[in-house]
Amino acid sequence: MTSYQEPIYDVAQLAHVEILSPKLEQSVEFFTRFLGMEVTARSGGSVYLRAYEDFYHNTLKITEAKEAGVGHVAWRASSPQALHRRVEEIEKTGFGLGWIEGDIGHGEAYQFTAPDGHLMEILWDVEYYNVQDDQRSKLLNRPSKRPDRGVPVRRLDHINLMTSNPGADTDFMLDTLGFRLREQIQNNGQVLGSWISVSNLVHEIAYMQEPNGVKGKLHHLCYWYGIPQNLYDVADLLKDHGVFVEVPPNKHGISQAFCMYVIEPGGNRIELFGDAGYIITDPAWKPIVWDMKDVPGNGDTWIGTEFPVSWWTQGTPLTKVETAEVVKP
Ligand SMILES: O=C/C=C/C=C(\O)C(=O)O
Ligand SMILES: [Fe+2]
Repeated sequence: MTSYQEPIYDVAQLAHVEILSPKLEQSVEFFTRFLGMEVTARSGGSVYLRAYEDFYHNTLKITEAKEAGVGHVAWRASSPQALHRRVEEIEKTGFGLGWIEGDIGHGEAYQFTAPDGHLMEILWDVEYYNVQDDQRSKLLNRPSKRPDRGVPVRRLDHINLMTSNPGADTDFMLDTLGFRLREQIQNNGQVLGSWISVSNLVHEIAYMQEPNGVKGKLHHLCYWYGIPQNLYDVADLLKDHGVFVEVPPNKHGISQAFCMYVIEPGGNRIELFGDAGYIITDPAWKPIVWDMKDVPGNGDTWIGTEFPVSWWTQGTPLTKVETAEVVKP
């Protein structure tokens, strides 16, 4: 049995994500007023936020920029030793950029790019949110009271990146960081989408084919409610306040999550999870592979309306390619 390839449990979770917005304050208002998130710091052109069941100082950083998109994705290692083991592996790939001191809410981090150019970092030292007494929840297993505004999301869930080469990014995350492949969309052997995780969720990160080969885009960032009814509540609220609901409440085939998608004022797609779908506990999980022909109406939407073409073709920054072939991957 010694030849068995053991899983690598060095990466523990998605720690935080930075998104870029050309309308910083309107984006901040979307997350605070409608999704009940809290601003925990402001510095330079960035605002740091958390959901009320996020234990860390922040899980979202929004930075002012000319165009919408993803700034960076941060992973927390499972120990200081694991952090250094992963840094060694990242350096062997040539994608390493080096150590930074840290940022508001976390200590030193090792930065790198994944093959398609998405900036990432891996860290250990995090700052736990220091809840003020008047904010403390009576429920001892969450840091702060449920907010009294909007329909408050509970925690960060996952990120979905658009890439010119989902296969290369998937291989990098599996081989270098120990992610496990959970579900995949293939078309004649070409990888069009991957759902990968380091936990028993179906994904902390997903990759999807950018139809025009544009690199480094964001598809969506997802926060979690865990309660399907909350999607109908927040859809009702957002629609009345002029936020575009791109995909109404809907059950995914892939991940079986109950979801919906909206476009926040800065232009980034935000997914909201009613529930996160099925849980994986099998250490030898065999990836589920979908053929592209079986996806529409099943993988993307098990129950609900068909996804609009925009969902398959547009991430942020928006593709300027006028002749963008509007093709489903
Ligand atoms: O076919 C597409 C399925 C997409 C699933 C997700 O984006 C998700 O689970 O977040
Ligand atoms: Fe998603």
